[in-house]
Amino acid sequence: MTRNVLVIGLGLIGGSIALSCQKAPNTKMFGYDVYDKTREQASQLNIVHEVVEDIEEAAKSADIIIFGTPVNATLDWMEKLKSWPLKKGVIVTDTGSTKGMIMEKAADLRSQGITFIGGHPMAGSHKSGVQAAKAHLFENAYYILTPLNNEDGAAIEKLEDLLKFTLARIVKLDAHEHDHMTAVVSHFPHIVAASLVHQLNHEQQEYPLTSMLAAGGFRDVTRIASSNPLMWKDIVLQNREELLRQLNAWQEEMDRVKTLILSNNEQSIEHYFASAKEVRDKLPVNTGAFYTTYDLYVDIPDYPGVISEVTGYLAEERISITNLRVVEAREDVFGILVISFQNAKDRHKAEKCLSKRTIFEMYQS
Ligand SMILES: NC(=O)c1ccc[n+]([C@@H]2O[C@H](COP(=O)([O-])OP(=O)(O)OC[C@H]3O[C@@H](n4cnc5c(N)ncnc54)[C@H](O)[C@@H]3O)[C@@H](O)[C@H]2O)c1
Ligand SMILES: O=C(O)C(=O)C[C@]1(C(=O)O)C=C[C@@H](O)C=C1
Repeated sequence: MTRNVLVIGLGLIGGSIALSCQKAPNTKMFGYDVYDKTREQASQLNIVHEVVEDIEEAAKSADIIIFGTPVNATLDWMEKLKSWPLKKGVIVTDTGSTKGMIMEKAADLRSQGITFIGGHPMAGSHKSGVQAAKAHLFENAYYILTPLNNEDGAAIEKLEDLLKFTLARIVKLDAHEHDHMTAVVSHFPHIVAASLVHQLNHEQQEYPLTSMLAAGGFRDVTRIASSNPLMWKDIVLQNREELLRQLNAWQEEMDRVKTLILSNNEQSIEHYFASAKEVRDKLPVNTGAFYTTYDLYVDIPDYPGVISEVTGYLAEERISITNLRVVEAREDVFGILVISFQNAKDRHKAEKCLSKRTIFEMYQS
C-alpha cells in the first residue's frame, strides 16, 4: 500500500525533508506552499512527486503530514486541521525550531483524536527557500522528536520509519527541555550575531572603513545574522521566556568580562580565553551534534589556479566534495580554502591526498 505524505511549506527544511523522503519505498510525496512561485519552483525542481493546490483535499488522503512552515504559521495550520476531515490514524509532525507552544497545541489536537508528534531537525542554514533545499541536509544531524506524554509507540515508530530516510539521528526530548537547550545553542546565538552586526553598523557611521576590516572572525561569528528574519521573528516570539533568561545570563557574563578587563590581570584574562577554548575544542564536532559537514581547512597561497589544483588532486583520487569556499578573503591575498565532505572518511582521505601532493597546511575546525 502506498504511504501518502503531505509536506506543507516547501522551503529549505520542508523541501529538504521532501527530497530525502522521496527515497522511501511505496511513498508518494505531496507538497503545498502558500506562494504560487514556490509551488512552481518546487514542481520544476521535483521537490515532491506532486505539488497540490488544494491543501485540505490533499490532507484528506495523507498518512503523514509534515509542516515545514515558520512556527507561527504552523500554529495557525494546526488550528485549521481540527476542522478538516483527516484520515483515521494520520500522524502530523512539524520541523519548527521551537516546541513548547506547538506541543501545547498538540495536546489540543489530541483531544480531537489527531496524533501530533513534534519534530525538529538540528541542521539548517542561513539560506532559505525551496532553491536551497538539499536531500542530504540532515545526514548525521540530530533530529529531535517531542512526543506528548504517553504517545502511542506505534505512531512514533511509523514516523521514524519515514524520517529514517533523512539519515538523521532521531532522539526524543521533552518540549520544554528542548526549548531551553536550543535557546542556549541556537536561538540566543542568533540574537548575539544580529546584535554584533548592529554594533558594526553603528560604528560605521563614524568609521566607514570598519566593515572593510571585517575579516574571517567577524564573518564566522555573524554568518547566521543572514538568516530568514521572518523565521527568527517567530522563534523569538515563541521562545521568549527562555531567551530572556539567556539574555540575563549573557548580561551577567558581560559584567564578569568587564570586571576582568578592569582588573588588568594578565593571568585571569588569558585564563578566560583558555577555558573557553578548552570547552569549544571539546564540542562533539562531526559526531552529529548540530554539525552535518566535515570541513577541511587548507591554507592556500595566492597564485592563479591554486583552487583547481587542489580540487584536481581530489578528483584524481575520486574523493567527492560537497562544498567549497574561501574564508578571510582579502583584496590582494587569498585566505583559507574550506572544503566540505559528506563524511569523516572522505575528509580523512582528502587530508592524506593533499598532504602527499602539496605542502599546504591543513586543519579541521
Ligand atoms: N533554517 C534553518 O536552519 C532551520 C533548521 C531547522 C528547523 N527550522 C525550522 O523549519 C521551519 C522552516 O524553516 P525554513 O528554514 O525551511 O524556512 P524557509 O523560509 O526556507 O521555508 C518556509 C516555507 O514555508 C512557506 N510558508 C510560509 N508561510 C506559510 C503558510 N502559512 N502556509 C504554507 N506555507 C508557508 C514559505 O513560502 C516557505 O517556502 C521553521 O519552522 C524553522 O523554525 C529551520
Ligand atoms: O546553520 C545555520 O545557519 C543555522 O542557524 C541552523 C540552526 C542552528 O544551528 O541554530 C538554526 C535553527 C534551527 O532550528 C536549527 C539549526
